[in-house]
Amino acid sequence: MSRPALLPLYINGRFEEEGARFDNISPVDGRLLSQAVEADAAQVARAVQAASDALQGPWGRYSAPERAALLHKVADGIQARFDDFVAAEVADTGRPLHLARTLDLPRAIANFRTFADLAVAQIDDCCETPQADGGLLFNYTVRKPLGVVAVIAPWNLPLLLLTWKLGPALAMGNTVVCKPSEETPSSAALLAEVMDKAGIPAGVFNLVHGFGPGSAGEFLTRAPQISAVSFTGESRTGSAIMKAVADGVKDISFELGGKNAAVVFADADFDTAVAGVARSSFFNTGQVCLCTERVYVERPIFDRFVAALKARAEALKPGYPDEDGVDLGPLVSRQHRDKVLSYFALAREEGAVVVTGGETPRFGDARDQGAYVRPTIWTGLPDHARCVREEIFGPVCHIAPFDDEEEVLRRVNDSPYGLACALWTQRLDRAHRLARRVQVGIVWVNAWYARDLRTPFGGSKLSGLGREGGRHSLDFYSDISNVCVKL
Ligand SMILES: NC(=O)c1ccc[n+]([C@@H]2O[C@H](COP(=O)([O-])OP(=O)(O)OC[C@H]3O[C@@H](n4cnc5c(N)ncnc54)[C@H](O)[C@@H]3O)[C@@H](O)[C@H]2O)c1
Ligand SMILES: O=C/C=C/C=C(\O)C(=O)O
Repeated sequence: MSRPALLPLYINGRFEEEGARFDNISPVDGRLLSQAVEADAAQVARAVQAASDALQGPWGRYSAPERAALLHKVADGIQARFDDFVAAEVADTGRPLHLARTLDLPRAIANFRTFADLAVAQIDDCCETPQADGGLLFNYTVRKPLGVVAVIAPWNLPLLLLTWKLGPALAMGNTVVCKPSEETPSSAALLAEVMDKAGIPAGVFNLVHGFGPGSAGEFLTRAPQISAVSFTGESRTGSAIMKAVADGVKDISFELGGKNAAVVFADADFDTAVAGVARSSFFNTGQVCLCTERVYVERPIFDRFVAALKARAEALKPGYPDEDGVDLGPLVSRQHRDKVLSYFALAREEGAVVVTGGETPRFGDARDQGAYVRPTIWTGLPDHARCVREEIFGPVCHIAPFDDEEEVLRRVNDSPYGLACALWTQRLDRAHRLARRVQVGIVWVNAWYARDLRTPFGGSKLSGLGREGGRHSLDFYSDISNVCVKL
Protein backbone atom coordinates (compact mmCIF):
# COMPACT_ATOMS: atom_id res chain seq x y z
CA MET A 1 0.00 0.00 0.00
CA SER A 2 1.52 3.37 -0.99
CA ARG A 3 2.45 5.66 1.89
CA PRO A 4 -0.18 8.40 2.45
CA ALA A 5 0.70 11.94 1.43
CA LEU A 6 2.45 13.84 4.23
CA LEU A 7 1.52 17.37 5.25
CA PRO A 8 4.70 19.01 6.56
CA LEU A 9 5.35 21.83 8.98
CA TYR A 10 6.65 25.14 7.65
CA ILE A 11 9.19 26.74 9.99
CA ASN A 12 11.52 29.64 9.20
CA GLY A 13 11.01 29.27 5.46
CA ARG A 14 11.59 25.49 5.40
CA PHE A 15 9.20 22.58 5.04
CA GLU A 16 9.85 20.01 7.76
CA GLU A 17 8.77 16.37 7.69
CA GLU A 18 10.50 15.19 10.87
CA GLY A 19 8.27 14.23 13.76
CA ALA A 20 5.32 12.14 14.84
CA ARG A 21 2.43 11.88 12.41
CA PHE A 22 -1.33 11.84 12.76
CA ASP A 23 -3.94 10.58 10.33
CA ASN A 24 -6.22 12.82 8.33
CA ILE A 25 -9.47 10.87 7.75
CA SER A 26 -12.19 11.57 5.20
CA PRO A 27 -15.56 12.35 6.80
CA VAL A 28 -17.23 11.18 3.58
CA ASP A 29 -16.19 7.53 3.73
CA GLY A 30 -13.69 7.13 6.57
CA ARG A 31 -10.69 6.47 4.33
CA LEU A 32 -7.16 7.72 5.12
CA LEU A 33 -6.54 10.90 3.14
CA SER A 34 -3.06 11.85 4.32
CA GLN A 35 -0.93 12.25 7.40
CA ALA A 36 0.27 15.47 8.99
CA VAL A 37 3.41 16.06 11.03
CA GLU A 38 2.54 16.76 14.67
CA ALA A 39 4.86 19.54 15.82
CA ASP A 40 6.52 18.81 19.17
CA ALA A 41 7.42 21.42 21.78
CA ALA A 42 10.88 22.00 20.28
CA GLN A 43 9.51 22.54 16.78
CA VAL A 44 6.86 24.97 18.06
CA ALA A 45 9.55 26.82 20.02
CA ARG A 46 11.69 27.09 16.88
CA ALA A 47 8.72 28.41 14.90
CA VAL A 48 8.04 31.07 17.54
CA GLN A 49 11.72 32.00 17.69
CA ALA A 50 11.87 32.28 13.88
CA ALA A 51 8.82 34.57 13.98
CA SER A 52 10.42 36.67 16.69
CA ASP A 53 13.71 36.94 14.78
CA ALA A 54 11.92 37.85 11.55
CA LEU A 55 10.54 41.01 13.19
CA GLN A 56 14.13 42.30 13.35
CA GLY A 57 14.85 41.25 9.75
CA PRO A 58 13.75 42.74 6.39
CA TRP A 59 10.06 42.30 7.28
CA GLY A 60 10.44 44.81 10.10
CA ARG A 61 11.44 47.41 7.51
CA TYR A 62 8.60 46.73 5.03
CA SER A 63 6.19 49.63 4.56
CA ALA A 64 2.43 49.02 4.58
CA PRO A 65 2.29 49.26 0.77
CA GLU A 66 5.16 46.75 0.47
CA ARG A 67 3.38 44.33 2.83
CA ALA A 68 0.14 44.88 0.90
CA ALA A 69 1.82 44.07 -2.40
CA LEU A 70 3.10 40.81 -0.97
CA LEU A 71 -0.33 39.89 0.42
CA HIS A 72 -1.91 40.55 -2.97
CA LYS A 73 0.73 38.20 -4.39
CA VAL A 74 -0.39 35.57 -1.87
CA ALA A 75 -4.00 36.14 -2.95
CA ASP A 76 -2.91 35.76 -6.58
CA GLY A 77 -1.20 32.51 -5.61
CA ILE A 78 -4.36 31.14 -4.03
CA GLN A 79 -6.34 32.19 -7.10
CA ALA A 80 -3.83 30.42 -9.34
CA ARG A 81 -4.29 27.19 -7.34
CA PHE A 82 -8.03 27.67 -6.79
CA ASP A 83 -8.93 24.08 -7.72
CA ASP A 84 -6.16 22.62 -5.54
CA PHE A 85 -7.45 24.54 -2.53
CA VAL A 86 -11.04 23.53 -3.29
CA ALA A 87 -9.94 19.89 -3.46
CA ALA A 88 -8.07 20.20 -0.15
CA GLU A 89 -10.98 21.84 1.67
CA VAL A 90 -13.51 19.38 0.24
CA ALA A 91 -11.32 16.37 1.08
CA ASP A 92 -10.94 17.40 4.74
CA THR A 93 -14.52 18.55 5.35
CA GLY A 94 -16.61 16.61 2.84
CA ARG A 95 -18.53 19.80 1.99
CA PRO A 96 -20.24 20.18 -1.36
CA LEU A 97 -17.84 21.33 -4.07
CA HIS A 98 -20.03 24.34 -4.88
CA LEU A 99 -19.77 25.55 -1.27
CA ALA A 100 -15.97 25.52 -1.29
CA ARG A 101 -15.97 27.23 -4.68
CA THR A 102 -18.45 29.96 -3.74
CA LEU A 103 -17.58 30.61 -0.09
CA ASP A 104 -14.31 29.24 1.24
CA LEU A 105 -12.02 30.17 -1.62
CA PRO A 106 -13.42 33.60 -2.55
CA ARG A 107 -13.34 34.60 1.12
CA ALA A 108 -9.75 33.41 1.60
CA ILE A 109 -8.69 35.57 -1.32
CA ALA A 110 -10.80 38.50 -0.10
CA ASN A 111 -9.37 38.19 3.41
CA PHE A 112 -5.87 38.92 2.09
CA ARG A 113 -6.85 41.59 -0.41
CA THR A 114 -9.26 43.46 1.88
CA PHE A 115 -6.86 43.85 4.77
CA ALA A 116 -3.88 44.58 2.52
CA ASP A 117 -5.83 47.53 1.13
CA LEU A 118 -7.31 48.65 4.46
CA ALA A 119 -3.82 48.72 6.01
CA VAL A 120 -2.58 51.01 3.26
CA ALA A 121 -5.65 53.26 3.45
CA GLN A 122 -5.52 53.42 7.25
CA ILE A 123 -4.95 56.91 8.68
CA ASP A 124 -4.52 57.65 12.35
CA ASP A 125 -5.59 60.25 14.87
CA CYS A 126 -3.89 63.51 15.77
CA CYS A 127 -5.00 66.60 17.66
CA GLU A 128 -3.80 69.95 18.92
CA THR A 129 -4.29 70.86 22.57
CA PRO A 130 -4.10 74.58 23.42
CA GLN A 131 -2.38 75.24 26.77
CA ALA A 132 -3.35 77.79 29.38
CA ASP A 133 0.05 79.47 28.90
CA GLY A 134 -0.70 79.98 25.21
CA GLY A 135 1.42 77.01 24.20
CA LEU A 136 0.23 74.12 22.11
CA LEU A 137 0.48 70.36 22.39
CA PHE A 138 0.44 68.26 19.24
CA ASN A 139 -0.70 64.65 19.78
CA TYR A 140 -0.46 61.94 17.16
CA THR A 141 -0.96 58.18 17.05
CA VAL A 142 1.85 55.79 16.20
CA ARG A 143 0.89 52.27 15.10
CA LYS A 144 3.40 49.44 15.40
CA PRO A 145 3.05 45.65 15.01
CA LEU A 146 2.11 43.69 18.13
CA GLY A 147 4.95 41.24 17.41
CA VAL A 148 4.50 37.45 17.10
CA VAL A 149 0.84 36.46 16.78
CA ALA A 150 -0.36 32.91 17.48
CA VAL A 151 -3.21 32.10 15.09
CA ILE A 152 -5.32 29.07 16.05
CA ALA A 153 -8.17 28.07 13.75
CA PRO A 154 -11.10 25.61 13.91
CA TRP A 155 -12.22 22.95 11.42
CA ASN A 156 -15.57 24.26 10.28
CA LEU A 157 -14.34 26.88 7.79
CA PRO A 158 -10.66 25.99 7.82
CA LEU A 159 -9.14 28.29 5.17
CA LEU A 160 -11.68 31.11 5.57
CA LEU A 161 -11.07 31.42 9.30
CA LEU A 162 -7.29 30.97 9.12
CA THR A 163 -6.95 33.71 6.50
CA TRP A 164 -9.49 35.94 8.30
CA LYS A 165 -6.78 36.29 10.94
CA LEU A 166 -3.68 36.00 8.78
CA GLY A 167 -4.69 38.84 6.43
CA PRO A 168 -4.80 41.65 8.99
CA ALA A 169 -2.07 40.19 11.22
CA LEU A 170 0.45 40.28 8.35
CA ALA A 171 -0.91 43.50 6.83
CA MET A 172 -0.12 45.26 10.11
CA GLY A 173 3.49 43.99 10.12
CA ASN A 174 3.27 41.14 12.62
CA THR A 175 4.79 37.71 12.17
CA VAL A 176 2.66 34.64 12.76
CA VAL A 177 2.73 31.03 13.88
CA CYS A 178 -0.44 29.28 12.72
CA LYS A 179 -2.02 26.10 13.95
CA PRO A 180 -4.96 24.85 11.93
CA SER A 181 -7.34 22.27 13.35
CA GLU A 182 -6.07 18.69 13.46
CA GLU A 183 -9.29 17.77 11.66
CA THR A 184 -8.55 19.93 8.60
CA PRO A 185 -4.81 20.42 7.95
CA SER A 186 -4.75 20.25 4.15
CA SER A 187 -5.60 23.77 2.97
CA ALA A 188 -3.18 25.32 5.47
CA ALA A 189 -0.41 23.13 4.07
CA LEU A 190 -1.21 24.42 0.58
CA LEU A 191 -1.21 27.97 1.91
CA ALA A 192 2.34 27.45 3.16
CA GLU A 193 3.36 26.49 -0.39
CA VAL A 194 1.73 29.65 -1.75
CA MET A 195 3.35 31.83 0.92
CA ASP A 196 6.74 30.26 0.19
CA LYS A 197 6.38 30.83 -3.55
CA ALA A 198 5.15 34.42 -3.05
CA GLY A 199 8.42 35.19 -1.28
CA ILE A 200 7.17 35.86 2.26
CA PRO A 201 10.47 36.39 4.17
CA ALA A 202 11.57 33.38 6.23
CA GLY A 203 10.03 33.32 9.69
CA VAL A 204 7.19 35.74 8.90
CA PHE A 205 4.69 32.93 8.33
CA ASN A 206 5.11 29.62 10.17
CA LEU A 207 2.78 26.62 10.18
CA VAL A 208 2.62 23.94 12.85
CA HIS A 209 0.16 21.05 12.82
CA GLY A 210 -1.10 19.26 15.88
CA PHE A 211 -3.71 19.12 18.58
CA GLY A 212 -4.64 21.32 21.50
CA PRO A 213 -3.83 20.28 25.07
CA GLY A 214 -0.35 18.77 25.44
CA SER A 215 0.34 19.33 21.76
CA ALA A 216 1.18 22.13 19.31
CA GLY A 217 -1.79 24.31 20.30
CA GLU A 218 -0.87 24.47 23.96
CA PHE A 219 2.88 24.74 23.27
CA LEU A 220 2.12 27.73 21.05
CA THR A 221 -0.07 29.61 23.52
CA ARG A 222 2.47 29.05 26.29
CA ALA A 223 5.45 30.31 24.24
CA PRO A 224 6.94 33.34 26.04
CA GLN A 225 7.73 35.29 22.83
CA ILE A 226 4.19 35.43 21.50
CA SER A 227 2.54 38.82 21.90
CA ALA A 228 -1.06 37.84 21.11
CA VAL A 229 -3.39 34.96 20.36
CA SER A 230 -6.16 35.15 17.80
CA PHE A 231 -8.33 32.09 18.35
CA THR A 232 -11.55 30.73 16.92
CA GLY A 233 -13.11 27.66 18.46
CA GLU A 234 -15.12 26.38 21.38
CA SER A 235 -15.79 28.60 24.36
CA ARG A 236 -14.23 26.14 26.77
CA THR A 237 -11.06 26.11 24.64
CA GLY A 238 -11.03 29.89 24.78
CA SER A 239 -11.14 29.63 28.54
CA ALA A 240 -8.18 27.22 28.53
CA ILE A 241 -6.18 29.55 26.29
CA MET A 242 -6.97 32.52 28.54
CA LYS A 243 -5.44 30.59 31.42
CA ALA A 244 -2.36 29.71 29.33
CA VAL A 245 -1.63 33.35 28.43
CA ALA A 246 -2.79 34.98 31.66
CA ASP A 247 0.62 35.06 33.36
CA GLY A 248 2.12 36.76 30.30
CA VAL A 249 -0.86 39.16 30.00
CA LYS A 250 -1.00 38.55 26.24
CA ASP A 251 -3.51 40.23 23.89
CA ILE A 252 -6.37 37.90 22.91
CA SER A 253 -9.06 37.98 20.26
CA PHE A 254 -11.62 35.17 20.63
CA GLU A 255 -14.42 34.09 18.31
CA LEU A 256 -16.16 31.33 20.23
CA GLY A 257 -19.32 29.25 20.40
CA GLY A 258 -22.94 30.23 19.94
CA LYS A 259 -26.55 29.12 20.35
CA ASN A 260 -28.00 31.53 17.85
CA ALA A 261 -31.68 32.44 17.54
CA ALA A 262 -33.88 33.25 14.58
CA VAL A 263 -37.07 35.20 15.30
CA VAL A 264 -39.87 35.01 12.73
CA PHE A 265 -42.76 37.45 13.11
CA ALA A 266 -46.17 36.79 11.57
CA ASP A 267 -45.72 39.78 9.24
CA ALA A 268 -42.49 38.38 7.75
CA ASP A 269 -42.33 37.48 4.08
CA PHE A 270 -43.21 33.84 4.76
CA ASP A 271 -41.32 32.08 1.95
CA THR A 272 -38.26 34.29 2.43
CA ALA A 273 -38.25 33.56 6.15
CA VAL A 274 -38.62 29.80 5.63
CA ALA A 275 -35.80 29.77 3.09
CA GLY A 276 -33.67 31.98 5.32
CA VAL A 277 -34.14 29.86 8.44
CA ALA A 278 -33.55 26.65 6.49
CA ARG A 279 -30.28 28.13 5.23
CA SER A 280 -29.22 29.47 8.64
CA SER A 281 -29.99 26.12 10.32
CA PHE A 282 -28.51 23.67 7.81
CA PHE A 283 -25.77 25.63 5.96
CA ASN A 284 -22.45 23.74 5.99
CA THR A 285 -24.35 20.94 7.76
CA GLY A 286 -24.98 23.31 10.67
CA GLN A 287 -21.23 23.68 11.30
CA VAL A 288 -20.99 27.46 11.34
CA CYS A 289 -20.75 29.33 14.63
CA LEU A 290 -23.45 31.67 13.30
CA CYS A 291 -25.93 28.90 12.51
CA THR A 292 -29.42 29.00 13.99
CA GLU A 293 -30.18 26.33 16.60
CA ARG A 294 -33.12 28.16 18.25
CA VAL A 295 -36.10 29.31 16.15
CA TYR A 296 -38.92 31.41 17.66
CA VAL A 297 -42.03 31.82 15.48
CA GLU A 298 -44.97 34.10 16.25
CA ARG A 299 -47.90 31.87 17.18
CA PRO A 300 -50.33 32.71 14.32
CA ILE A 301 -47.92 31.22 11.74
CA PHE A 302 -46.24 28.62 13.98
CA ASP A 303 -47.86 25.42 12.63
CA ARG A 304 -47.56 26.58 9.01
CA PHE A 305 -43.91 27.53 9.52
CA VAL A 306 -42.98 24.20 11.16
CA ALA A 307 -44.56 22.31 8.24
CA ALA A 308 -42.77 24.49 5.69
CA LEU A 309 -39.38 24.18 7.39
CA LYS A 310 -39.88 20.40 7.67
CA ALA A 311 -40.46 20.22 3.93
CA ARG A 312 -37.31 22.26 3.28
CA ALA A 313 -35.21 20.06 5.57
CA GLU A 314 -36.51 16.86 3.97
CA ALA A 315 -35.77 18.23 0.50
CA LEU A 316 -32.08 18.71 1.33
CA LYS A 317 -29.87 16.15 -0.37
CA PRO A 318 -26.97 14.65 1.61
CA GLY A 319 -24.24 13.15 -0.53
CA TYR A 320 -20.81 13.11 -2.09
CA PRO A 321 -19.19 16.54 -2.45
CA ASP A 322 -19.20 16.38 -6.26
CA GLU A 323 -22.71 14.97 -6.63
CA ASP A 324 -25.12 17.12 -8.65
CA GLY A 325 -27.60 18.92 -6.45
CA VAL A 326 -25.98 17.88 -3.18
CA ASP A 327 -26.85 20.23 -0.33
CA LEU A 328 -25.39 18.55 2.74
CA GLY A 329 -21.98 17.10 3.36
CA PRO A 330 -21.10 15.02 6.42
CA LEU A 331 -20.12 16.40 9.78
CA VAL A 332 -16.38 16.87 10.06
CA SER A 333 -15.66 13.56 11.80
CA ARG A 334 -17.26 10.45 13.26
CA GLN A 335 -16.31 11.81 16.68
CA HIS A 336 -18.23 15.03 16.06
CA ARG A 337 -21.10 13.03 14.62
CA ASP A 338 -21.24 10.99 17.81
CA LYS A 339 -21.53 14.26 19.76
CA VAL A 340 -24.42 15.42 17.56
CA LEU A 341 -26.11 12.00 17.77
CA SER A 342 -25.84 12.18 21.57
CA TYR A 343 -27.96 15.34 21.42
CA PHE A 344 -30.44 13.56 19.15
CA ALA A 345 -30.82 10.97 21.93
CA LEU A 346 -30.89 13.63 24.65
CA ALA A 347 -33.68 15.51 22.89
CA ARG A 348 -35.87 12.42 23.01
CA GLU A 349 -35.08 12.00 26.71
CA GLU A 350 -35.96 15.67 27.31
CA GLY A 351 -39.32 15.11 25.62
CA ALA A 352 -38.78 16.71 22.21
CA VAL A 353 -41.25 16.22 19.39
CA VAL A 354 -39.04 15.13 16.46
CA VAL A 355 -40.53 16.93 13.46
CA THR A 356 -37.98 15.40 11.11
CA GLY A 357 -34.54 13.74 11.20
CA GLY A 358 -32.83 12.64 14.38
CA GLU A 359 -30.90 9.81 12.77
CA THR A 360 -28.18 8.94 10.26
CA PRO A 361 -29.02 8.36 6.60
CA ARG A 362 -28.36 4.93 5.09
CA PHE A 363 -26.65 5.13 1.70
CA GLY A 364 -25.73 1.47 1.22
CA ASP A 365 -22.26 2.47 0.05
CA ALA A 366 -18.93 3.84 1.35
CA ARG A 367 -20.70 6.92 2.74
CA ASP A 368 -22.06 4.72 5.52
CA GLN A 369 -18.47 4.82 6.84
CA GLY A 370 -18.66 8.62 6.83
CA ALA A 371 -20.13 11.08 9.35
CA TYR A 372 -23.52 11.97 7.87
CA VAL A 373 -26.63 12.85 9.86
CA ARG A 374 -30.04 13.92 8.69
CA PRO A 375 -31.15 17.56 9.12
CA THR A 376 -33.25 17.59 12.26
CA ILE A 377 -36.04 19.77 13.66
CA TRP A 378 -37.50 19.58 17.14
CA THR A 379 -40.40 21.30 18.91
CA GLY A 380 -41.96 20.95 22.33
CA LEU A 381 -38.90 21.45 24.52
CA PRO A 382 -38.85 23.95 27.41
CA ASP A 383 -36.37 26.83 27.18
CA HIS A 384 -34.27 25.30 29.95
CA ALA A 385 -33.75 22.01 28.08
CA ARG A 386 -30.08 21.28 27.39
CA CYS A 387 -30.82 20.89 23.68
CA VAL A 388 -32.13 24.49 23.67
CA ARG A 389 -29.23 25.90 25.71
CA GLU A 390 -26.10 24.00 24.64
CA GLU A 391 -24.29 24.44 21.31
CA ILE A 392 -24.72 21.27 19.22
CA PHE A 393 -22.96 22.44 16.05
CA GLY A 394 -24.90 20.25 13.63
CA PRO A 395 -27.87 20.51 11.24
CA VAL A 396 -30.48 20.85 13.95
CA CYS A 397 -32.84 23.46 15.36
CA HIS A 398 -35.62 23.69 17.91
CA ILE A 399 -38.73 25.73 17.06
CA ALA A 400 -40.92 27.35 19.71
CA PRO A 401 -43.95 29.70 19.40
CA PHE A 402 -44.05 33.15 20.98
CA ASP A 403 -46.76 35.76 21.46
CA ASP A 404 -45.13 39.17 21.76
CA GLU A 405 -41.88 41.14 21.37
CA GLU A 406 -41.02 41.41 25.04
CA GLU A 407 -41.48 37.67 25.55
CA VAL A 408 -39.35 36.66 22.59
CA LEU A 409 -36.63 39.18 23.44
CA ARG A 410 -36.38 37.79 26.96
CA ARG A 411 -36.17 34.24 25.64
CA VAL A 412 -33.59 35.06 22.94
CA ASN A 413 -31.39 36.81 25.51
CA ASP A 414 -31.78 33.97 28.03
CA SER A 415 -28.58 32.25 26.81
CA PRO A 416 -24.99 32.03 28.03
CA TYR A 417 -23.98 32.81 24.43
CA GLY A 418 -24.30 36.05 22.49
CA LEU A 419 -22.99 35.64 18.96
CA ALA A 420 -25.68 36.17 16.30
CA CYS A 421 -29.40 36.61 15.76
CA ALA A 422 -31.58 36.79 12.63
CA LEU A 423 -34.84 38.78 12.74
CA TRP A 424 -37.49 38.12 10.06
CA THR A 425 -40.11 40.87 9.86
CA GLN A 426 -41.27 43.51 7.40
CA ARG A 427 -41.79 45.99 10.25
CA LEU A 428 -38.35 47.61 10.14
CA ASP A 429 -39.21 49.89 13.05
CA ARG A 430 -39.57 46.74 15.15
CA ALA A 431 -36.39 45.25 13.65
CA HIS A 432 -34.28 48.28 14.57
CA ARG A 433 -35.85 48.42 18.05
CA LEU A 434 -35.14 44.76 18.75
CA ALA A 435 -31.69 44.75 17.12
CA ARG A 436 -30.47 47.18 19.75
CA ARG A 437 -31.77 45.03 22.62
CA VAL A 438 -30.66 41.56 21.50
CA GLN A 439 -27.49 40.67 23.47
CA VAL A 440 -25.38 39.48 20.54
CA GLY A 441 -22.49 40.77 18.45
CA ILE A 442 -24.14 40.33 15.06
CA VAL A 443 -27.79 40.92 14.06
CA TRP A 444 -29.17 40.20 10.60
CA VAL A 445 -32.57 41.51 9.52
CA ASN A 446 -34.25 39.54 6.73
CA ALA A 447 -30.88 38.03 5.93
CA TRP A 448 -28.29 35.64 7.36
CA TYR A 449 -24.50 35.36 6.96
CA ALA A 450 -24.32 38.30 4.61
CA ARG A 451 -20.86 39.73 5.21
CA ASP A 452 -19.03 43.03 4.76
CA LEU A 453 -15.45 42.49 5.92
CA ARG A 454 -15.24 46.10 7.13
CA THR A 455 -17.87 45.55 9.84
CA PRO A 456 -17.18 44.45 13.42
CA PHE A 457 -17.45 40.67 13.85
CA GLY A 458 -17.54 38.81 17.14
CA GLY A 459 -19.67 37.79 20.07
CA SER A 460 -20.68 38.73 23.60
CA LYS A 461 -20.86 36.60 26.75
CA LEU A 462 -19.43 33.10 26.11
CA SER A 463 -19.31 33.81 22.34
CA GLY A 464 -16.11 35.76 22.36
CA LEU A 465 -13.82 38.57 23.36
CA GLY A 466 -13.14 41.51 21.06
CA ARG A 467 -14.16 42.26 17.50
CA GLU A 468 -12.34 41.66 14.24
CA GLY A 469 -13.23 43.07 10.86
CA GLY A 470 -12.34 46.37 9.21
CA ARG A 471 -10.58 48.84 11.51
CA HIS A 472 -11.27 46.51 14.47
CA SER A 473 -8.78 44.04 13.00
CA LEU A 474 -6.25 46.79 12.25
CA ASP A 475 -6.52 47.95 15.86
CA PHE A 476 -6.27 44.46 17.36
CA TYR A 477 -3.18 43.57 15.33
CA SER A 478 -1.46 46.89 16.18
CA ASP A 479 0.43 48.16 19.18
CA ILE A 480 -0.86 51.73 19.34
CA SER A 481 0.92 54.56 21.13
CA ASN A 482 0.36 58.31 21.40
CA VAL A 483 3.11 60.89 20.93
CA CYS A 484 2.61 64.30 22.53
CA VAL A 485 4.83 67.16 21.36
CA LYS A 486 4.97 70.56 23.09
CA LEU A 487 5.16 73.15 20.29
N1 LIG B 1 -17.31 32.63 16.82
C1 LIG B 1 -16.84 32.21 15.66
O1 LIG B 1 -16.60 33.01 14.73
C2 LIG B 1 -16.56 30.75 15.45
C3 LIG B 1 -16.21 30.35 14.17
C4 LIG B 1 -15.98 28.98 13.96
C5 LIG B 1 -16.11 28.04 14.99
N2 LIG B 1 -16.43 28.48 16.22
C6 LIG B 1 -16.60 27.53 17.30
O2 LIG B 1 -15.58 26.51 17.21
C7 LIG B 1 -16.11 25.26 17.66
C8 LIG B 1 -15.86 24.21 16.61
O3 LIG B 1 -14.49 24.25 16.25
P1 LIG B 1 -13.45 23.26 16.94
O4 LIG B 1 -14.12 21.98 17.37
O5 LIG B 1 -12.24 23.18 16.07
O6 LIG B 1 -13.06 24.05 18.26
P2 LIG B 1 -11.94 23.60 19.32
O7 LIG B 1 -11.99 24.63 20.35
O8 LIG B 1 -12.06 22.19 19.69
O9 LIG B 1 -10.55 23.73 18.49
C9 LIG B 1 -10.25 24.91 17.81
C10 LIG B 1 -8.74 24.97 17.63
O10 LIG B 1 -8.14 25.12 18.90
C11 LIG B 1 -7.14 24.14 19.10
N3 LIG B 1 -7.08 23.87 20.53
C12 LIG B 1 -7.89 23.06 21.24
N4 LIG B 1 -7.56 23.09 22.56
C13 LIG B 1 -6.51 23.97 22.67
C14 LIG B 1 -5.70 24.44 23.76
N5 LIG B 1 -5.91 24.04 25.01
N6 LIG B 1 -4.70 25.33 23.49
C15 LIG B 1 -4.49 25.76 22.22
N7 LIG B 1 -5.20 25.34 21.15
C16 LIG B 1 -6.21 24.46 21.38
C17 LIG B 1 -7.59 22.98 18.25
O11 LIG B 1 -6.51 22.13 17.94
C18 LIG B 1 -8.12 23.72 17.02
O12 LIG B 1 -7.06 24.09 16.17
C19 LIG B 1 -17.60 25.51 17.88
O13 LIG B 1 -17.83 25.75 19.25
C20 LIG B 1 -17.90 26.78 17.11
O14 LIG B 1 -18.96 27.51 17.65
C21 LIG B 1 -16.69 29.82 16.48
O1 LIG C 1 -18.19 29.52 12.05
C1 LIG C 1 -18.03 30.74 12.19
C2 LIG C 1 -17.92 31.61 11.07
C3 LIG C 1 -17.21 32.75 11.14
C4 LIG C 1 -17.16 33.56 10.00
C5 LIG C 1 -16.35 34.66 9.91
O2 LIG C 1 -15.46 34.95 10.84
C6 LIG C 1 -16.43 35.52 8.73
O3 LIG C 1 -17.34 35.30 7.89
O4 LIG C 1 -15.59 36.44 8.64
